[in-house]
Amino acid sequence: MKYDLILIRYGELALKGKNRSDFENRLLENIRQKLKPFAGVKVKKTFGRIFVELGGRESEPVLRALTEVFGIVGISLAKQVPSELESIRQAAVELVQDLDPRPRTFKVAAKRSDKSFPHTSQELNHLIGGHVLRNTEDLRVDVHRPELTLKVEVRGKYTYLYGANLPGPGGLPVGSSGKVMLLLSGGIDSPVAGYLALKRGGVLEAVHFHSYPYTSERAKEKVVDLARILTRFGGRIRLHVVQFTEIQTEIRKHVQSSYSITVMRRFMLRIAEQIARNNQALALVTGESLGQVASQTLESMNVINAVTSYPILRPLVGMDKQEIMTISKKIGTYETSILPYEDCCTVFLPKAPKTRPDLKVTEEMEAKLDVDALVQKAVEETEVLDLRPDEKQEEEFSYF
Ligand SMILES: Nc1ncnc2c1ncn2[C@@H]1O[C@H](COP(=O)(O)OP(=O)(O)OP(=O)(O)O)[C@@H](O)[C@H]1O
Repeated sequence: MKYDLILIRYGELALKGKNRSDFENRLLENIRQKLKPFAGVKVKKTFGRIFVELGGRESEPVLRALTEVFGIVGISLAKQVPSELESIRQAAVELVQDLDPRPRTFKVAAKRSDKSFPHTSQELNHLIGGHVLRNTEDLRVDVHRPELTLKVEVRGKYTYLYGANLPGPGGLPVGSSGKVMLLLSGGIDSPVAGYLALKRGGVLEAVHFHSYPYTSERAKEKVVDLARILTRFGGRIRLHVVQFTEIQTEIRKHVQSSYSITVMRRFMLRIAEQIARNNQALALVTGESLGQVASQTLESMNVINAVTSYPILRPLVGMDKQEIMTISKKIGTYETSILPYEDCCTVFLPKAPKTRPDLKVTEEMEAKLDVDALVQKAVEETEVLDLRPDEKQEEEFSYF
């Protein structure tokens, strides 16, 4: 069926005053950016609400795009008809009959902001409801717990009828929480961590450690693909690719193998912090959760974390693998994450990594390396890729 409008519902309930208008303006801007590929579609803020005017376009792809804009709590499809009883009634029947599955019970909730309209809200409920009942089979009125509440708003020249309600992705509009730097590997977890950071309003940049030629160009391409998928939710993402080969070679030469992962992670954090500072990102984000692998025991985290006082967000810390995989499938990163390209950590993985490394021992081992110079060089030689949403994707991929 043809809809004319989409009503966007949003709201972190606690938001008030200036925070609220910042939230709304940011959301409005993000929706506009997201819907840019859809020529003719207009996004407007009126009556304290956000509307998308479809301008004759199919609603389906626009809806799909909106389910990727954080800050949207719900999406309602609407029809706009002249404020005249017969048109309103006809639109009501169409809206109800177009729902899949068809509701078995319904009620009409009419409101008129325009008192010059010749029927009161109560009268309208009956006039519209009765008409829908007469023209639809297997439908009853239930005023207490209806499956469908058909909202009708008479606003001057036009009347709006709201049919299907869909859930939005929730969260905060991207950009409302400042910038964060994601440590992005080619695995399942870190893209999900990035998605969750975006969901809380963070602007995302990402850093990836690459060990060419030990890891292939295709391993790097895989990470570029993952970051590009995240642009669906976050808009533009800058990906910093760090050449990690020299550092790993040094570690292999000088550090006892059971400590190599610990030392390698400490280098990653030092470099990521530096890149974050250089790019005004205020926190690091990783895909770590608790206790999965040797480097993710609390003892390891302590020793690894000791190199930085920068905030490190770990959005997955309380999740198990199954929950993480469910999100990764939902957001479309899973299929790419499981492609079998080697990661720099796995290439250099020792047979028996320490699960409880000692800080003093770690520092003694690192003393054999010129840590500052290695970090400096890696930061300077970092390659930056500027990734933007691929407009073609809009038509091809469904987040549901
Ligand atoms: N090559 C890399 N480049 C950037 N960050 C990395 C890299 N390898 C690991 N990380 C970061 O360290 C975190 C922990 O990595 P680790 O390999 O221990 O765990 P994981 O559970 O396999 O994570 P993932 O599934 O994200 O690879 C990752 O989630 C990621 O944030």
